[in-house]
Amino acid sequence: MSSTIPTTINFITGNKNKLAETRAILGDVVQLSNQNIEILEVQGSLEEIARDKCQKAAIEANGPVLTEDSALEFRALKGLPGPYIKWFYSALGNDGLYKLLAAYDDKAATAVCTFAFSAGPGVEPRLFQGYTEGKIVQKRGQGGFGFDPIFEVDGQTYAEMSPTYKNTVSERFKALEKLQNWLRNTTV
Ligand SMILES: O=P(O)(O)OP(=O)(O)OP(=O)(O)OC[C@H]1O[C@@H](n2cnc3c(O)ncnc32)[C@H](O)[C@@H]1O
Ligand SMILES: [Mg+2]
Repeated sequence: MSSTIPTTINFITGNKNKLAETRAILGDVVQLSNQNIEILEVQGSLEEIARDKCQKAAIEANGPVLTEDSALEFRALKGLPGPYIKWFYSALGNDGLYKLLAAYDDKAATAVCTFAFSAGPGVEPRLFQGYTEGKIVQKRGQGGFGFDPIFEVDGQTYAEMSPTYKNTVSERFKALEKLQNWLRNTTV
């Protein structure tokens, strides 16, 4: 059986931190090229958003593509901001995100990473998701990017962890483990 999986995968993202972290996690196993195609993201569940973005990216790139969507779900807010974390983060910053939970004792949050792969235009995307449980705290630490300073896992915020350690506990690592397993089991 022949496979449609290329050895180098075209990762469509405009987020340099996401790209660097994904490359660091995959190491030499899977090579990533990168294209930044601005895709208008729809509203909906994070799975719907991820599928739609990947389908549009495959059409734009006219070939196989990998896309990724990050979400941060606050339990007290019934899962919000969820896939809309980008907009909340850019409007409120980490201090504002922390303050959103001021009225609640429950500071639990789940970081969700959803990779989507489509073999080409019109080919249904396959999703690979990773989840990491944590809590929202006042910002601490100098490393990382985005919401890393306020997302604490086992006593350390992502921004306090070494990048290498973050890449063993993060939702991105867990999602990429699933992607790698699938690539490994897909006949070449
Ligand atoms: O081009 P794409 O891949 O869509 O890149 P993006 O930056 O628009 O990405 P998203 O739409 O998935 O938005 C995710 C938001 O969450 C942030 N984020 C993503 N991964 C993160 C991580 O590991 N730690 C902290 N913040 C993260 C990121 O900075 C964005 O503000
Ligand atoms: Mg985006």
